[in-house]
Amino acid sequence: MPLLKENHEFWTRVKELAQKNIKSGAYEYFIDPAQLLSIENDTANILVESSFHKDYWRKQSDLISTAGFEVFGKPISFSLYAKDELTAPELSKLSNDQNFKDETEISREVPEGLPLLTGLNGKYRFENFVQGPGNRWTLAAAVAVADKPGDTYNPLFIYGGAGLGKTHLMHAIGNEILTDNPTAKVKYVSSENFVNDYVNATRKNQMENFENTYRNLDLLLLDDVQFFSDKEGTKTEFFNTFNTLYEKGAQIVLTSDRIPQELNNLEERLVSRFSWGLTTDITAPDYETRMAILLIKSEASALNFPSETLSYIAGQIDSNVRELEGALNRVEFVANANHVTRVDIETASQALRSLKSQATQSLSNLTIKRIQDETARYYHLSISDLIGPKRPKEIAFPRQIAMYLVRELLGTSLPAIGNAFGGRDHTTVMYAYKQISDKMKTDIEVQKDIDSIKRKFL
Ligand SMILES: Nc1ncnc2c1ncn2[C@@H]1O[C@H](COP(=O)(O)OP(=O)(O)OP(=O)(O)O)[C@@H](O)[C@H]1O
Repeated sequence: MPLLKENHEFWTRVKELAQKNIKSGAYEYFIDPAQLLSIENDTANILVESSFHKDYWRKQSDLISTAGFEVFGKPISFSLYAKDELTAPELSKLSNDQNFKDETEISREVPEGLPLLTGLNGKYRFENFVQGPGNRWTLAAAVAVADKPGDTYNPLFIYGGAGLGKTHLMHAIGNEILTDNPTAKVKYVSSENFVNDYVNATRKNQMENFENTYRNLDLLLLDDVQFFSDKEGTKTEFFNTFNTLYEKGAQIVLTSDRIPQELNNLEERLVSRFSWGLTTDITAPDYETRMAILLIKSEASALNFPSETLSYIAGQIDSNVRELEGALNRVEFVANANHVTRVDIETASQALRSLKSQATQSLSNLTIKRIQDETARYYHLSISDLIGPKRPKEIAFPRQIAMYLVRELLGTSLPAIGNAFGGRDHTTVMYAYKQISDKMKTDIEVQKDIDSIKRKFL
């Protein structure tokens, strides 16, 4: 069996070749979502979204054979599996059998050989960002920055409400710059992780590494600066990092839920620097934009969504794109459960009605204990482990998930959550909540875990 590293190289090469040779829309739709399951007996086993995707992939034997020769030095054939042709157990078996997982996170080597994780999620691109009146200028600014980093608007400061695409645009800038210049040193980081990296570096006496990573970047993407710690050391470090990057012409992009002047956690001298470049906002999408977003997202589904159904969903959710996506997923879930392939308004309204009423009804019976029980069961832990003092990762992470769910679903205060989890301090809960909120934006596994646990309550 080939080494996993080689499989990864092979799959990356297939995608690179596809990106060069196939129009970006078709690439996003047919190629990008496919997964390499394994390579056995010189055959690549590839999982695609539907039988329709399979037809497209059949014509791509050149990609596979070229990448096969480049990486393994021999011809590689391929077998295709379509999700909509498999039963749920077959799909789950195939996915569990896989000896290789496609990674969405792009990792690059910096020239000196130090590993630099970009933190970027390859699925967020300009190509799949829908333009509308609420984001037009910000999108234009982001594209301009990606075109001439460090030159046009520096820093670029994007602000706006939850789930409106700020993080998406940040990743799109990073992905675009890396596509143009694969050796560019790019890093996406949430403000909290920047602070964590700094604190760890000081604790482990590794400030030189920290500075090498952050002060040599070509592009720093810093998300959610409203959550930046107000501790003196970290603020000074950020100030110095900002100045070093700015002076050497590196591009800085920041996001926040508010305008720079309202960032009380940061010093005036730093906030005033944010205004040196361009400050631009994103507002809620109008009906047409919501329709366009639903159209794009529903195209990736094996189901048929007539436009009146999409229009119905667009009319129900009007202020947050993340919720809009969630509503579409819910409708798809209910349609699948009812074995419906053409999703009519009736099915959509049933799904959304049940989403709303179930949410209110079952949430009114929901307790912290129930969330702890379900989370512990999901991760195969005992309740005493979940709320006890143990700190290994396989316990600490589910504990953070449970705290996040209590906060999200019940709105319980941070100190009360701390109490319910073995008398922990409210800052520990705050940290847990932030960690999981951040992961929810980019980590598909975490999104799936949360979704699966939440479903137990509905
Ligand atoms: N205009 C758009 N076109 C396509 N997808 C969009 C658009 N706006 C938002 N989305 C999608 O909505 C989801 C939420 O967006 P994102 O995480 O970028 O929001 P955000 O503004 O950073 O939210 P938060 O402030 O909560 O972090 C993502 O899946 C993103 O791809």
